[in-house]
Amino acid sequence: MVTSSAPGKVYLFGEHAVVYGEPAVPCAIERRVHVTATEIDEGLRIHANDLQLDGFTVEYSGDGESHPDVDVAESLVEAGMGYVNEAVAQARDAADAPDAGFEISVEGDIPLGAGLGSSAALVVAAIDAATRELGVELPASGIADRAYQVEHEVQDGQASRADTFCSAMGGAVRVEGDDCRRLDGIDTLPFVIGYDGGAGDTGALVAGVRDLREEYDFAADTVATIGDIVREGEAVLGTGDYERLGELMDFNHGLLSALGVSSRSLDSMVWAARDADAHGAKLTGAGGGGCIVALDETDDALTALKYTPGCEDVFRAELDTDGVRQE
Ligand SMILES: Nc1ncnc2c1ncn2[C@@H]1O[C@H](COP(=O)(O)OP(=O)(O)O)[C@@H](O)[C@H]1O
Ligand SMILES: C[C@@](O)(CCOP(=O)(O)O)CC(=O)O
Ligand SMILES: [Mg+2]
Repeated sequence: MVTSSAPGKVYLFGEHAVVYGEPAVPCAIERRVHVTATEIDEGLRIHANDLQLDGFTVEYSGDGESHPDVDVAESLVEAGMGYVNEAVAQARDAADAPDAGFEISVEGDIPLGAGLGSSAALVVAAIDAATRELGVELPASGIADRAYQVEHEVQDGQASRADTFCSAMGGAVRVEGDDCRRLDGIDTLPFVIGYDGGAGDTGALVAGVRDLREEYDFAADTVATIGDIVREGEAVLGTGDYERLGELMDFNHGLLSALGVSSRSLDSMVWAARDADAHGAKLTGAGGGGCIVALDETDDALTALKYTPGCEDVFRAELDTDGVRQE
């Protein structure tokens, strides 16, 4: 039996634009998903306590069919376990063990679908645990690549390398197409996260931006302008100029809102943080609901968000310089 964990992430800049080859800077945070993998004779049995369903267990028989032992919507089973199923397939491939059976259990403290990269952390940790259980130790970069293939598959091609590379490597990273690298010299960033208790459907939200880009040239220009913000922002990173970083985060949020991926609750939390003198605030991840990220060394934004209607939880999230690891 092996347990591995991987961090969630926030986007300092660049979500959605990164899907179209613009750069992005995701940053790993100290919230993790833990996955335990135990080899069994055959098939795949998954225990996922975080899908807000007590005793939620799914058994995949060899034919890839799912047989949940609780009565849940097939779509939830498929969506929720598609990531684990494909991650296990990657592990079987990496270990050249096509018939290996697994019992997988998942525990996490990352809200699901909230823009904090729970899917990427789940996939990265699952690949690491399952491959180690089969006696194979992949480098973090190899796990990142396989995890990207999983997200790309499960999200119908609507995924970039950003989330999975960041979760595998830890720290602040820069992703532009297939060019993925860790940004050294950045040890801390004062993130405050507001969570509205909601979730966005990453695949659908990404598809919505894709449709807009195809419909309007100015939407494509908007995506390209996000790329300009990222290039400006990466020059500031590491200088400690949080005022300028925050200004660019605000600008990035405005463009994401123009692309239709913000929401009333995300905007309300963003403005509450800004009105409390945060350096900047923006939605993080696919949007549609979930989390915002603010830059604030004080507790003013954190306090303001606590009293913002629609904000269900608020917490400080330190940069996590560790990526995927065996526990
Ligand atoms: N702890 C978990 N247990 C089971 N499934 C999970 C877990 N964390 C994430 N998932 C899967 O990932 C999906 C959320 O991924 P996504 O929509 O990309 O949002 P995000 O990556 O922002 O959290 C969930 O709907 C579920 O299918
Ligand atoms: C919208 C996108 O840029 C980030 C998705 O982030 P999350 O899965 O909502 O945490 C898609 C991607 O890059 O895979
Ligand atoms: Mg995701």
